[in-house]
This record gives sequence, C-alpha cells and structure tokens, in this order.
Amino acid sequence: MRTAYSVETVRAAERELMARLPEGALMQRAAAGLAAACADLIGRVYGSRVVLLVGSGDNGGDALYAGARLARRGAAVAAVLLAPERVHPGGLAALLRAGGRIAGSGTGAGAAASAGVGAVEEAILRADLVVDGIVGIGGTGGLRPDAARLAACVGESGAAVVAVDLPSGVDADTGEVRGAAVRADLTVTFGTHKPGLLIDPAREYAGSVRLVDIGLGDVLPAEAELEALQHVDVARLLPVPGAESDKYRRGVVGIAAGSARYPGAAVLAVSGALRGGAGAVRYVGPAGDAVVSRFPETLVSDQGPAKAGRVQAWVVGPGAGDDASTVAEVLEADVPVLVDADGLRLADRDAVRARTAPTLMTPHAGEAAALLGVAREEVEGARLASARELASRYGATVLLKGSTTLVADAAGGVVRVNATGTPWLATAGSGDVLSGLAGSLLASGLSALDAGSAAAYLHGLAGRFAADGAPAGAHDVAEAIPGAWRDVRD
Ligand SMILES: NC(=O)C1=CN([C@@H]2O[C@H](COP(=O)(O)OP(=O)(O)OC[C@H]3O[C@@H](n4cnc5c(N)ncnc54)[C@H](O)[C@@H]3O)[C@@H](O)[C@H]2O)[C@@H](O)CC1
Ligand SMILES: [K+]
Repeated sequence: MRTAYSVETVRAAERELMARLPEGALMQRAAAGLAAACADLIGRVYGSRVVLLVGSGDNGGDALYAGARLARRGAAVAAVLLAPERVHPGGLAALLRAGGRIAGSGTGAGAAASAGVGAVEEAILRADLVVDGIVGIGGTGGLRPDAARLAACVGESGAAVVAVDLPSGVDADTGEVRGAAVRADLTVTFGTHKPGLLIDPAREYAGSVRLVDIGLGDVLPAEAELEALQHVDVARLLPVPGAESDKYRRGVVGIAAGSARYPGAAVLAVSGALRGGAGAVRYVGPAGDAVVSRFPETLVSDQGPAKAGRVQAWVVGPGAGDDASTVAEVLEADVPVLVDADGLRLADRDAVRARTAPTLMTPHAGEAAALLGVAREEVEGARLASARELASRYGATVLLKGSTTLVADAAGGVVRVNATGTPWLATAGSGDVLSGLAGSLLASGLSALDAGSAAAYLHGLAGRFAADGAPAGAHDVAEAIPGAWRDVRD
C-alpha cells in the first residue's frame, strides 16, 4: 500500500521525531536523499551546471544543503535566493563553503526581483539541473509573483527539474494547482507521500516521485488520509472460490442497464460483470437479446428488478436513457447498488440517502459536476474535494473516474486513489465495463470502497494490457480483465 498523509499530520509527526534527534538531523537526511536523487537523474555531477531556486523556508534549506553536496562533487552550483534576508542561514553557509555561489549578484542581494533578473534567467536556461526549493509543505495560496516568474522560466529551460518535497505551487493536501507551478521531472519527497503527489492535476506536475525515508514511518498514525492499492493489496481483496462455492455463494450480480437506443451499454456492463468474480450475472432490461447473443451464460429476466430473482448486488444506469422507474426500483433493493451514467442523473438523492445497504456512485468529472451544480473544470481542478462533497451529499461511496480515480466513503476516512489507468481508457463504453466489474465485486461481498478501488485497479491494468500503445475498444478492455486479474494474483 502506498500511503499519503496531510501536511498537518506530517508536521505533528516531524515535531515528535525532531524532539528525539539532534538539531538539523532531519534536514540532513532529506538533503542527502535529495542530492543522491539529483545525481542519479543527471548521471554526471562533476562539471554540471546546477541552479537552486531557494525560498525562505526549510524547503529552501533542503535545496541549499543538497546543493552543497553536489558542489563538493564538482558541480557548479548557483543559488537563486527569493528572499535573501530570510534564507536558511546554515544551508547558505554550507553551500558557500562548498564552493557554490549566489546567482544574479556577487553581493548576496540576488533576488529574482532585483536587477540581477536577467542573469538569473540566463542561469536557469543554461542549467543542466534546476532544483526547486521555492516552497514545500509550508506553501499557502498560489505562488507569489517572483516565484511564479521563476516557475515560468523553468518551464522554458531544457534542464532536468527536481522538485524538493513538492513541486512549488501545488497544494500538498488536495492536488489542486491554482496558478503557476513548477513542472518537475522528478519530485523527491520526504518521510511520506503527500496527497497532492498522487492526485491530478498536481500529480502531473510532480513527474516521477521518489520517497526518501527520514524515519517518519515510526511516528505516523496507522490510518493515512489517502492510499493507493498495489498488486498485493488488490490480490488480497479479490474473491477466490473455495471447494464449497456455488454460484449463489460466489454472488449474483444484477445488471439493469441498456435501452433500445443503447443496447451496447448493457452488453459491455455484462462483459465487465462476467469477469468480476460473481458466480452469475442476471440481466434485466430491453437489451436481453443482444446480451444473450453475445454472452449466453447471462441469466436474462423480462421482469423488473424487484421480480428478477436472487441478486446480491445491482448495477443500474449504463445506457439507461430516461428510465427513471427502473433506477428507483433498484434503489429500493436491500443489497449493495452501483449507480452509473444515466442512473446518476435519474437517481433521487433522498432515495439514495435513505438506503441502508451500501451505494457506490461512479461518475466521471462531467457527471459529478452536473450533480454538484458546478463546472466540469471545477471538479477536475479539485478532485478530492469534489469526491468527498458528493459522497457526503448522497450518503454514498463515490468513485470519481479520471486519470487518477478517487474512491471516497460518505463517512470520511481514508480515500483511495488509483493510478493504474491509461489515457487509452478514455474510450466509449469503458465506464460500462468498469461498472459491471465493480458490481460483480460488490456481489461477491467486498465493501463499496474495496469493490470500487479494486475494480478501478483491474480496469486500469486491463486498459494498459488491451491498448499496449494502440487504441483499444471497451470490449478489448473487458477481455483483458482476466489477464489483469492473473497479473495481480501472481
Ligand atoms: N520539518 C521538518 O522536520 C523537515 C522539513 N523539511 C523541509 O521543510 C519544508 C517545510 O518547511 P517550512 O515549514 O519552512 O515551509 P516551506 O519552506 O515549505 O515554505 C515556507 C516559506 O515559503 C514562503 N511561502 C509560502 N507560501 C508561498 C507562496 N505561495 N509563494 C512563495 N513563497 C511562499 C513563506 O514565506 C515561508 O517562508 C518541507 O517541505 C521540507 O522540504 C525537510 O528538511 C525534512 C525535515
Ligand atoms: K519545492
């Protein structure tokens, strides 16, 4: 499991750890890890041109101490000081002792806003490596104008860019990026991941992320704010039939989907459900013929959901058109229900809130925006807050689809993030496959949080296998699910 902790939690843990250690020990651990990561990235340290962007806090201190280490190994290191009067004194002294210098001025008053700005920009443009120590977990609001100018200049440089702890300008707790931010090739983060490093849009700014152990693990609380499942975690969740299993014990998933206009949505939801571990898939709706001709193992009922027979979890909504009564009927069932696509629009909020069995809603950003009454960009820019808000409004678990899919429970607690997805998954019908797959996992007894996050994981992996660098259709993704399942369990 990859976990991420909020700034507040990190601060508390750091205080506890610092009280037990000699002064400055944590920063030295951070700087050593940072310098090593920089060296790995650029390959040859000796003779390389390194520019440090140094803010007024400890993030700048980390950059300065790491810069000193690189200078001792023969790099030409220049520090751009955003606030020379408040720079980390020990870090700056260490850099100067190691032969580093202050960029833009020979006097030490070389802030980017000063007359030395041309020289600063030139240094950044000519650098082999830029180390972004403008601001870390102490950042508030968007980058200030001086810092924003530096971030823009870094964007024009061909240098490798390493962000210290976080790319400056991104929100550590939410992954939001309001205004300018540094785009890094690599982010070297300390002690633990921060939620923003795992959630878009900030995740994209971070590049690849390397975690440096500074001993924080022992003092962090057991429950994180955000977690990302890995193969072994998903393998533990996936249902495996035992010797005594029959189709009912393995779970029957009901699919109430499709319409005369969109029969394909029903077929695709069933295709996902058949690969999700349930013992049987029951279909109700107007696309029964299309479903059976493609998947003869489906139990098709021409009755409504309430009379369809035994079902341990329902999926309702893909391709449902305007069939609000089926959605309402499914929401009355006393078993877990997954609501997707048209079903999200048709589901009555009070009916969802009144349910006692789990409800899993699976909107993409556009659908979530419509339910929240905001613009799509607002959801895309604030994915964590949007998922949490929707979960709390509906009293449901919400799986917000996207490049980094989030799954949030209504009661709060840990949020799951999934990063196995690929842009190739942005293809018609791929969401229908996911809803069937997640519904199948619900029917086999997983909680809404586990079913949603395990399904997102498998679906993302299947998308990668199906696409493999070329376009793939949603049915290809469904067919790749068994391979993803095997990959996870190996
Ligand atoms: N506390 C610890 O134990 C450790 C902290 N470390 C480093 O310390 C960092 C946190 O240090 P600080 O608490 O000093 O905070 P930061 O260095 O992250 O930022 C605070 C400084 O940035 C300025 N600032 C805030 N928002 C800004 C904005 N939007 N634009 C421009 N400047 C802005 C503030 O004026 C303040 O001086 C971590 O991210 C990490 O890099 C590491 O050395 C590891 C150990
Ligand atoms: K930074």
